[in-house]
Amino acid sequence: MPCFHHNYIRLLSFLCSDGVCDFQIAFIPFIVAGDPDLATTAKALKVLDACGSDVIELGVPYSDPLADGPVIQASATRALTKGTTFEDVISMVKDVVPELSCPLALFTYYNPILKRGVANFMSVVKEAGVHGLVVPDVPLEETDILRSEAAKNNLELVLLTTPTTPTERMERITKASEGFVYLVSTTGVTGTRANVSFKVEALLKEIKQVTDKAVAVGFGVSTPEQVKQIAGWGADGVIVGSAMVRQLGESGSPEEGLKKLEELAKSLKAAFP
Ligand SMILES: O=P(O)(O)OC[C@@H](O)[C@@H](O)c1c[nH]c2ccccc12
Repeated sequence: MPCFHHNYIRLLSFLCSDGVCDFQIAFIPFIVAGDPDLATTAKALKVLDACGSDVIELGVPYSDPLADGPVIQASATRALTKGTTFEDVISMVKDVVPELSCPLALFTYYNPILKRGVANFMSVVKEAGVHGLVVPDVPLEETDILRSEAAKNNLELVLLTTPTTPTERMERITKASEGFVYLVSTTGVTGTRANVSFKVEALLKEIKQVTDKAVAVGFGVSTPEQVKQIAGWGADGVIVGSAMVRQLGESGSPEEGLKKLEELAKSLKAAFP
C-alpha cells in the first residue's frame, strides 16, 4: 500500500514499496510562511511535525495568488505586509528543517521561480532542505523544464488534477507527478466548505485505475468528519490549508495562533485511520 515516509528519503520514496509504513493515510497541513511572522512559522512547523504531520506544505506568500480563496489570500497579504521575502523564507526553512521529522513541500506560484531562473531556484530550494514542490499555475505541457531541473536536485514536483480534468490528461498528470498526485476536490479556489463533493469518491477510483502513486485530496477540508469521509473513499492523503491558516493567522497573538493550530492539528490527526 502506498504511504509516505520520513524525510531522509526523498518525497517520492514515501511510496514505500517495502511495506514498512508506520501509518496508512498521510496528514498534510498547509500554512503560509511569514504569517503572522517567520519566527512563528518556524514554531508552527515544529508544532505540526510534533502533531504527526506526514508532509507539511509550506506556502511562499505571493501577491497574486489566483487559485486562493479569501483566507489564504489574506494570510499571504499579511506575510507580505510584514516584508516576508522568498530569501527570508528559505533561510528560515534551512534553520528549521533539521529539527523536523517530516518532509517539507514548498508551495509557490510560478512567477517567483521564473524570476530567479528555474535552475537557480531549484538548487536554492534543495540547499534549504526542501523535499518537494507544488506549483499550481503551471500547465502539464509546461512542466518539462521544471521537472527536469527538480529531478537534478532530487526534488519531487507534485502535479494537480481537478474534477474538470479530462481523463486522458489526468492519466498524463499522474504519470508525470512525483511524491504524490494532488487531487483538487472541487472547482474554484481554496477555502473551507461545508461538504466535500461526493464526486471525489469516483474521481479517486478513476485515478487509482491508472496509477499506484499516492493520491492526496485537498481543497475545502477542515473537519475530522471530512477527513474520515475522504479516508473512507480510499485517499492516501488529506491536505488541509485554509482551516490551518485561519487558526494560526487570525488569532489575537502568535502564541494563541500556535495553540489553536495545535488543537486543530491534533483533532484532525485523531480522525486518521
Ligand atoms: O485551503 P484548502 O481549501 O484547505 O486547500 C488546500 C490548500 O490550502 C493548499 O494545498 C493550497 C493553498 N493554495 C493553493 C493553490 C492551489 C492549489 C492548492 C493550494
